[in-house]
Amino acid sequence: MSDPRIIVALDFPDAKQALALTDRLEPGSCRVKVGKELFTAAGPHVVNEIMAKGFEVFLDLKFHDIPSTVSNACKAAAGLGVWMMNIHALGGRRMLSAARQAIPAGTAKLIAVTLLTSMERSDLNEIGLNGDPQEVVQRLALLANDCGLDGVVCSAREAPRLRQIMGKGFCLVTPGIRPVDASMDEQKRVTTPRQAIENGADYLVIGRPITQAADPVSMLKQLNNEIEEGMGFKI
Ligand SMILES: O=C(O)c1cc(=O)[nH]c(=O)n1[C@@H]1O[C@H](COP(=O)(O)O)[C@@H](O)[C@H]1O
Repeated sequence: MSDPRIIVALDFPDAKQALALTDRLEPGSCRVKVGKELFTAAGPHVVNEIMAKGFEVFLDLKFHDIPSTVSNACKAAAGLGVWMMNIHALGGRRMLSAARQAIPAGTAKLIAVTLLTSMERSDLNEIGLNGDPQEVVQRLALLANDCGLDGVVCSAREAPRLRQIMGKGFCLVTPGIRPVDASMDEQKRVTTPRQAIENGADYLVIGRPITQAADPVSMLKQLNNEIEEGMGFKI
């Protein structure tokens, strides 16, 4: 597979468990994500070890701070040689632009988290966000685009409209992916892998449905097949 669409979320409490899984996976069949749990426990070393196995890494630390802190954190992430990193769109225009300046386009992909896939309409009012998830995500995606970011993290439910507005070059990364019959866990804005691809998502972040499967390797294969079938219908 030249451009694997699945990013396996390595949400593990230590490097040993993360590396045990990457030992069983092929870099040609997926990319991997190192997030807050694994990075806090194991640090940059585990990122280097995973990259040394040939995997492209999405460093998911969702930076959200004052512009100088975020731009310096992004530089440090780029220094690790990761393929993709994210910051939080709610950090606003100045933070997003500072990050973009720190990470020139064409190096690591810099994307903005819009609204977490664990949130639904009823969560928005409480934190002072007006509109439904589609509107909020759209507003933040337009802001990210305006600041020159490479794309956003959103749910695949919002992807069709974003693809329509942003065109093909804007990268849509979608967590909240659940095969039919899988447990939702805390995810609220969810689609199946095939639906996500058909909706225009570029990359699908999938954690527990793969990492907690009895056989993660065959589950990944099954989900890749499902995505392959959906590619012909991708927006
Ligand atoms: O930025 C992310 O990757 C992210 C954004 C978001 O809105 N929702 C979301 O679930 N994620 C991440 O995607 C992964 C989803 O994992 P599962 O729910 O186990 O498939 C987790 O590592 C989350 O941290």
